[in-house]
Amino acid sequence: VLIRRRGCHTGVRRAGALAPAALVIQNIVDPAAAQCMLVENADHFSNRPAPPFLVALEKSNGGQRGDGLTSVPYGPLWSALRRNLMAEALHPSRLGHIAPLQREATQGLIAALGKELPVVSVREHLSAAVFSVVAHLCFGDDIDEGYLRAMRCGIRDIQLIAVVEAKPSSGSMLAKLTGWRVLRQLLALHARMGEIFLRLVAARRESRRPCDGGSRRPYVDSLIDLRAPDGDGGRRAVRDDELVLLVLEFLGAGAGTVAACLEWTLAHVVNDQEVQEKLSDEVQSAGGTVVSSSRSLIHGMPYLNAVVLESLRMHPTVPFIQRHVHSDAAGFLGVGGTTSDLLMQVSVGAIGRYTKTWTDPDEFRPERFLPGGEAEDVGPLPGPKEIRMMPFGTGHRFCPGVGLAMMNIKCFLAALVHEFHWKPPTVGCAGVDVTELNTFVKGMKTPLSVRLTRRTLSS
Ligand code: HEM
Repeated sequence: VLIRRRGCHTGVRRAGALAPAALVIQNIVDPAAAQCMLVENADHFSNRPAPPFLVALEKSNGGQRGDGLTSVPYGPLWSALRRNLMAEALHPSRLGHIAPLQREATQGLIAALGKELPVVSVREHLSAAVFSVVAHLCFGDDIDEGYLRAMRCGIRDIQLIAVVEAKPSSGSMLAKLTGWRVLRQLLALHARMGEIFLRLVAARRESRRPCDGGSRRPYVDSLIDLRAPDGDGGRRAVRDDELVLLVLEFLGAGAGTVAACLEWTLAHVVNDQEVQEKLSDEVQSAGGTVVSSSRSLIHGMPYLNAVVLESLRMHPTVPFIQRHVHSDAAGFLGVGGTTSDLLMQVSVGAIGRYTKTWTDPDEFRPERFLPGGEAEDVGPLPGPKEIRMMPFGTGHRFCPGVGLAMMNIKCFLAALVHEFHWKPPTVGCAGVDVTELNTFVKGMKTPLSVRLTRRTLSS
């Protein structure tokens, strides 16, 4: 298929209709094709398809559409919501002050792992620690432990069910019935989460302090104050249904992706003891206190950075990027017929392992990101001219959480490798299984189980 007006070859294939009047083009695996669409034609490729769950929510809301940042169409409301997120909760100057949150979460994580030595299943522990940081960024310092657990489990359940919901239906009666049940479960969970979020927001409204922990400003405070465009040239407050969706995606996108990336990275660190020792040496020479200074995480630890980038290249935890292209734009671009909307899906995973741009792409080799390596100039986001990897997407809708995500991954990873020696769970076992499973995020099929010993005792 050619995008004729722009002369770009997309290298995509048609996969048949997902829904009436929608032409599905899936699995774009060529980085040049992704660049052509998402960057060079970004204005046309900046909407995502609305998940069926949101459509059902709209119906149950009497036809009033509510959106989070991920689903809102590209336009003034998206712009206002995104600017608010990036200028407030995720602004680099504010992220510079999250060290106390990270330190507390890291200490809690190390203590929790320490209680289960020597063989530990790490997934739940990672998830709880990362969630705690993101939830405090969202709601401020005072969150009841019970609420934290309820939100984390509720969001995990929503993500598990959303995967079932997103699967194409065969159209049979049984499939329709299952789909309906899944949707009802999702709506019930969403309502339960909404209740908790709004209770916490109400508490915030009542006892607002200028900032928590110094210069942090909870995300919900910025949402309470935000005046978004109302579509008639005026401004309005963010409605409760929107607030719930925005909080849900902040917590969902901010925690699950990071915890999954940490699990992947630790798995490779277990399988490659040489990488682990280099990493541990770097952390050690930074004084082992990386958490207390986010600056050293960003600038002073090239090997840590390389390990995280290599992990994201191989296992981008958001495996696909989808775009819904309106039929008018499709006609303009010369893709498909003028009467069909398009659903395009870029395979982020395949781009990170594209054989024409990566040497031995299936090998975990952080050195490629170091000076002199084939990817020494590659970072978490693609530059404007070429895509080598895109774990955080690209174009107008690239991930606004990239800074926070990188910081959290590095902070936890450094602390964990500094504290423990990581080995496969059974003596003599060659390594852990790194088979992928595409769920809501791309996770490990076999949850990571490891044998841990404390470095201070073992060395
Ligand atoms: C390893 C961690 C993460 C990965 C791999 C990741 C990846 C992505 C990807 C691939 C997209 C879609 C980009 C596109 O369509 O071009 C995205 C969007 C988004 N992410 Fe992340 N993300 C991560 C962490 C975070 C964090 C920490 C937050 C915030 C707390 C966040 C919030 C969002 C939001 C709100 C969007 C939608 C942006 C928009 O539509 O304008 N993500 N992320």
